Amino acid sequence: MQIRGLTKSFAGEVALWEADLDVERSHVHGLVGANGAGKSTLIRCLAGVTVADRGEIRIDGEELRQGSPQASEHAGLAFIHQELNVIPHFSALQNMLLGAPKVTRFGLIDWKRSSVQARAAAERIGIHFPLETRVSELTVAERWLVMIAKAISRNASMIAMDEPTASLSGQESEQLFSVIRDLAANGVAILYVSHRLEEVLDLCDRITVLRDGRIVDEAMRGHLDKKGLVRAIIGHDIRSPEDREHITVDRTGTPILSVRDVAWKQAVKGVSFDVYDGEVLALGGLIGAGRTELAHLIAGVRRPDSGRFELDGAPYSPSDEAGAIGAGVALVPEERRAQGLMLQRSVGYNINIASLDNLRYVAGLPFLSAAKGRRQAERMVKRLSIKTPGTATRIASLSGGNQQKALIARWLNSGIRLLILDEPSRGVDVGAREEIHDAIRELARSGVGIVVISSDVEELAILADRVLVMREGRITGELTGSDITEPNIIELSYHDVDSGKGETA
Ligand SMILES: Nc1ncnc2c1ncn2[C@@H]1O[C@H](COP(=O)(O)OP(=O)(O)OP(=O)(O)O)[C@@H](O)[C@H]1O
Repeated sequence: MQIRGLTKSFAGEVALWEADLDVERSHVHGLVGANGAGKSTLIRCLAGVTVADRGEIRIDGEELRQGSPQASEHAGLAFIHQELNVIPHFSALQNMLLGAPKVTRFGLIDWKRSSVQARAAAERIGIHFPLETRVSELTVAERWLVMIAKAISRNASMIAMDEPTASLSGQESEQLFSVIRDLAANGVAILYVSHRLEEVLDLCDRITVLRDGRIVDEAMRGHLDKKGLVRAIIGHDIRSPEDREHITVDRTGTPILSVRDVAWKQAVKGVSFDVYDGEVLALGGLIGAGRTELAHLIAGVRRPDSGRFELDGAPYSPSDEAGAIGAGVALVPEERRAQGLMLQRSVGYNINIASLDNLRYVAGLPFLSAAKGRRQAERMVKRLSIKTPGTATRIASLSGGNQQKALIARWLNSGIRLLILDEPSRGVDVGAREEIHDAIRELARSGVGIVVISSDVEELAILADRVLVMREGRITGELTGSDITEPNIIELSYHDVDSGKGETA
């Protein structure tokens, strides 16, 4: 595939500028860049959902008709997005057949032939579960395999993947990589978009770096290391886990939050811990260990079956999320688009909605102060380098990572007591990740209780003062300071609480 001079602006703002790119068969081609650099815009042009202002795309020498998803699919391009486009209550097979090309001479879908092709594709990439399984019963990793099989059942010559490992464990990621390598070895071109730079360096044969809509670097495997890649993406270096300072937290007073013997269904099995003033407490472990469920219980999304909470030494039992927020406990969820953002509203509105500081009282009645709100939102946009034309811009038009930053900004000035962040840096670039970490740490040092859930061990090592590792609904161990290392976390993630022994992964 050849891309030449691809250019796209939105309301005068350049999203992609004169992009030239060759994506070759049998190659895994990494596409990286900061939030808002133009990666999705490029992919959307290829997918036919955005029409470029100018430039051309050629597939095997033939020019692609832009603006038509059908033309893109017909040309052999397939796209798998992070928010997997699946219908959960349909089976894997039904999902694979959705939108199947019409192949009979009457213009109808040839179900039989499509099913045979789908099953062959599933076998080819080593799917071992029955294709009759409902997608809602599959893990995220298995859903990715279904979507990949769907693409190859339609003879895709190029598959673009957007952050495939964002919700996968290390082991699942490795399995996916071996499928990707195998596809490339069989002549498929893979366009791989990710903010996880280690895996990009490990997996990709060639890497293209976008910055502010322009291609600023392109390198073959082995010609770029992580430091060089970070510099190409954000223009400067970032701190490594070794550079961080460990502080001593006083854990003798009344904790901000106490969790005692909390249980919910099979997901959380009698968990107890405390969160102290000044510390960043993290929950580590494998996906499915019960961390998100625990966060939901603390934040009032669900009610525990048993156990209790205390906030600043007083009983705390929120009946719902609003009750939790009222008591000063907020959650930045994992699924931010679905659960956190008001996509129709502006950046400023989304940032300010939780801030009581913006209320002015006139004759005893509360009013939102527009000017104060705007100034505060502008401060936050600057502090977290949120890429947006202004605070009045609709948040839906921001790139995914910038939406995430706005959601975090919402709580930074809100005067809350405890903030829970579920995978705070998923989908954000390396530079933004550092800015978010600084903001979280500052919040903790200012006396707000912080609980962070992260599956990214490096993130835990950089950010957390204390890590509680969970497995199958229980806490299997606690790590502090320089003991927060990848091997220690992995060991505890596989630790069997009942037998007191670690299991081999
Ligand atoms: N529909 C739209 N309307 C207005 N601006 C848009 C639209 N889509 C994208 N943009 C802007 O184009 C720029 C590039 O965005 P894009 O989504 O391509 O970035 P990205 O590299 O995919 O970022 P991320 O890593 O955060 O997903 C951003 O400044 C974004 O705000």
